[in-house]
Amino acid sequence: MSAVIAREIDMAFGSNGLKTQVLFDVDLEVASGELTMLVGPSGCGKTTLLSILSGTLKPTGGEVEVMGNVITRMKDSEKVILRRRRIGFIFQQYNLLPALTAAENAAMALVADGMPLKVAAEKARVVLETLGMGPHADKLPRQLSGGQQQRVAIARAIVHEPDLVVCDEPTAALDAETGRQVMELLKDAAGGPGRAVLVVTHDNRIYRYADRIVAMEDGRIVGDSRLGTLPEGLHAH
Ligand SMILES: Nc1ncnc2c1ncn2[C@@H]1O[C@H](COP(=O)(O)OP(=O)(O)OP(=O)(O)O)[C@@H](O)[C@H]1O
Repeated sequence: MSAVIAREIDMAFGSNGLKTQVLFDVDLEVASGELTMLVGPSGCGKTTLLSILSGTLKPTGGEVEVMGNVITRMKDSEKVILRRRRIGFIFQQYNLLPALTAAENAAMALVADGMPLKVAAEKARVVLETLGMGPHADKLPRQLSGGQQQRVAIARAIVHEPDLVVCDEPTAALDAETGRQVMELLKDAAGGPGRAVLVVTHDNRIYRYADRIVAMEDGRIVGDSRLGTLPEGLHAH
């Protein structure tokens, strides 16, 4: 099953005379149960495409379906609810709230959906334990290493059991060994049957964690490991 289906996506920034087109007629399906990596040089449009696929940015053309919902035709208020319930987000800079503990940070998606903080933090604690973070659940972000903070961010992204987890450069701020550990956790904990994980990266050290690699260049998809069309030097395994 496809978690995301994008058809003929165009994206331009700016207006009239100063328009810059950054995505050209992109078609992409992201399968559930797989870790798909979107790779390519800086500025080729990866983050822009990720933002469009997860409903945080509206494309200038084309259509996006997330778990059967055509988000490009949804009202903003409906998209907020869909994102909150069905999508988890992980960023390079963990974006944890400094005044909240690891458990409270990890609980945010549940709290945003109306669950009392105490109950949500207990659920988050269970997820943190699966990520090896049990002993750190009551610490503040500044008391944690980068790798530990990224584990909290993974917990926050999966605590509400979303259908899709999107990650933008999740290992860019981490050393090689910590990046490898974070990817193992992402693949095991975030992945799994029925859930799609979409990772944007240009960190070639983590390409081997992909089930599928999709390559972009200059706003277009130029290769796909599934089709055997990856450019030279890019391999899924
Ligand atoms: N809000 C915006 N307004 C204008 N231009 C933008 C905006 N966001 C992105 N761009 C431009 O769109 C192009 C693609 O940017 P994007 O961040 O998607 O690339 P990327 O492949 O993710 O790059 P990186 O790997 O460096 O993060 C770039 O030329 C960027 O300058």
